[in-house]
Amino acid sequence: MKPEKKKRVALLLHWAGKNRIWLFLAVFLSFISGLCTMVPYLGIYRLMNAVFSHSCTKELIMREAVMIAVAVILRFALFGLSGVASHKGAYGALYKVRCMVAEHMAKVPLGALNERSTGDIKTVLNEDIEKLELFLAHSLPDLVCYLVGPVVIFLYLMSVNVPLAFISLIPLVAAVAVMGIMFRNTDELMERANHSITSLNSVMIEYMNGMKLIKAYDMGSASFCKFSGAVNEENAVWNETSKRMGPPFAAFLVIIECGMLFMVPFGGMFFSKGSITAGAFLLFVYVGSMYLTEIRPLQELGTNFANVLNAVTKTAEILNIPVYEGGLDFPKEHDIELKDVCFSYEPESGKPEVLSHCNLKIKDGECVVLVGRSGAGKSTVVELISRFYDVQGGAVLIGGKNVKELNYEQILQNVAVVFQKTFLTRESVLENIRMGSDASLAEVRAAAKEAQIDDFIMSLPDGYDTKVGSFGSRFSGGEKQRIAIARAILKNAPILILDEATSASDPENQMEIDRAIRNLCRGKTVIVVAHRLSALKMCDRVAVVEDHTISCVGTHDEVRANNAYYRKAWEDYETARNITYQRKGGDRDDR
Ligand SMILES: Nc1ncnc2c1ncn2[C@@H]1O[C@H](COP(=O)(O)OP(=O)(O)OP(=O)(O)O)[C@@H](O)[C@H]1O
Repeated sequence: MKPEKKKRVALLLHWAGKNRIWLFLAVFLSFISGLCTMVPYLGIYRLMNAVFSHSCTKELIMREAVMIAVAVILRFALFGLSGVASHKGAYGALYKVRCMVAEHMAKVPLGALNERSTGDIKTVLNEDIEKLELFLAHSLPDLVCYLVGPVVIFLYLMSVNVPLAFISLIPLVAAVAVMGIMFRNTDELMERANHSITSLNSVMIEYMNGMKLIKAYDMGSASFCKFSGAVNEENAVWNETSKRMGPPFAAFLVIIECGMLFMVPFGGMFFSKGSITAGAFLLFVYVGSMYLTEIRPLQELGTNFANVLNAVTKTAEILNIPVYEGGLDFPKEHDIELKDVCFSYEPESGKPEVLSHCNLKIKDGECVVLVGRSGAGKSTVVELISRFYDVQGGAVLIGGKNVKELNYEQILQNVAVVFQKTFLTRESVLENIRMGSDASLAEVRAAAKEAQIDDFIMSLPDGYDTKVGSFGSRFSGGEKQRIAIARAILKNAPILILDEATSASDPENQMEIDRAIRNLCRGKTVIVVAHRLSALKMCDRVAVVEDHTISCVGTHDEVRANNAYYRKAWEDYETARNITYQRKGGDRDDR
């Protein structure tokens, strides 16, 4: 549920923290600047009064002229200073919110982040947080400045003639009514507009990331359809926004300028009756019909405000994702147990569980390979061990302790995962292996040597300082995988998960990767997700994931004897390994 508007503003100011001082200073300066707005009007009124009462002197003209000039200069100077203070506060707040979101995302379980599209998170981090600046740096001081002047002038007009002062408010009442119509139900429209931007971002990221595939399968037009669909949707939403908001927007501008329509007849009536002096009549005609135009910029603020509230909601949604905090120290023993585990990615959906009453025990220092059909749930098992997700039934134990009770950061420190796909950042190879740790170059090189990648890195133009470039496109799959293995060696976590870590290997670097993995696994509790049976050569035991559970565990021979799926898979694998090719009319070619 969305927090109320007031609460969202309070939340934003709370996020700003100490930067609030700058924001309050900006509001104060803006307030004084707003007060200065009325000085020229009053100066002109005093001059007019003096003219009508035949008491206008050169000194009076000079004095009022100087006061008006000082007020105008002061107004702009204070408004400028207010802008400086508000920007300082706003950018400080923006920095703080971005850090808060980034820190929070680091603590959030990976599963919760996976549920959101990359485009969604990018929109929040980039665009939504940027909108907060709009409110803090501009809307807040502007609001004060544009409101204070008219309020003070209204009070002054009241001191001259109460009924006429109220009559001067007629355009404001009408314009506010129009504003009300304009912003009625705009929350929903703004949400749609933001949603269309998010989906455009997601499609754009997918389009750019999948460019290779799109070209390889000549999917250009099909993919472009998706992209242009998202563009069209965004266009449609903004067209609707313009249609709905355009006419009341124009009406607001016209109505707020209409003060003269009321001030001339009513002022004239009061003057002819002798209720006000000629000077007061001119004051109402001139000042009374103009002062409300000062609030014109507020209407634009209204639109920005709706956007900002939406941005606060979306940022708060990310900050409200529960994080795992506190907990027991990571145990010294590194045996793992899945005890009657039940798990579904979408527990409310009513779909069958991915894992149901699943049991497995892995001894400290043992290497177990998970095998099973595609989609059986092998990766899910390791995701639960590394607490990317929480189980709904049963428990995952490490060293006899439920992972839910352990300190999450320590789990991340003590469990290393080498994924199927290796992600390399744009930084240097050195930083890619270090991954934020303070390891020395010598330590990084020792890890790279064990990962069989040191020679390759040293052959690069800048050695370990070579920049990886965008998305690691400069490196082959096998090279990237060995860099990932070097990372894991350097991390030296006691529990190691290899999610098809040999998938990118080709015959040339297969041996090197095997050697790297053997070095990596030494003395650790290892779980290997084997999507191919070639990964089996390194394991102590095999566990078969099928029918939403672990159906069979044992040595290769035991499982082969007892499990039909494994027996068949192994026979197929051996047959494939022994395949021979017959050249047309020629000799056999054994591979
Ligand atoms: N984030 C997710 N949200 C919803 N369902 C998911 C998610 N990840 C996996 N699944 C589903 O859970 C089931 C098990 O997936 P999992 O990736 O664990 O299988 P796997 O045995 O590792 O498959 P493969 O060998 O093909 O990688 C599949 O049906 C998959 O579609």
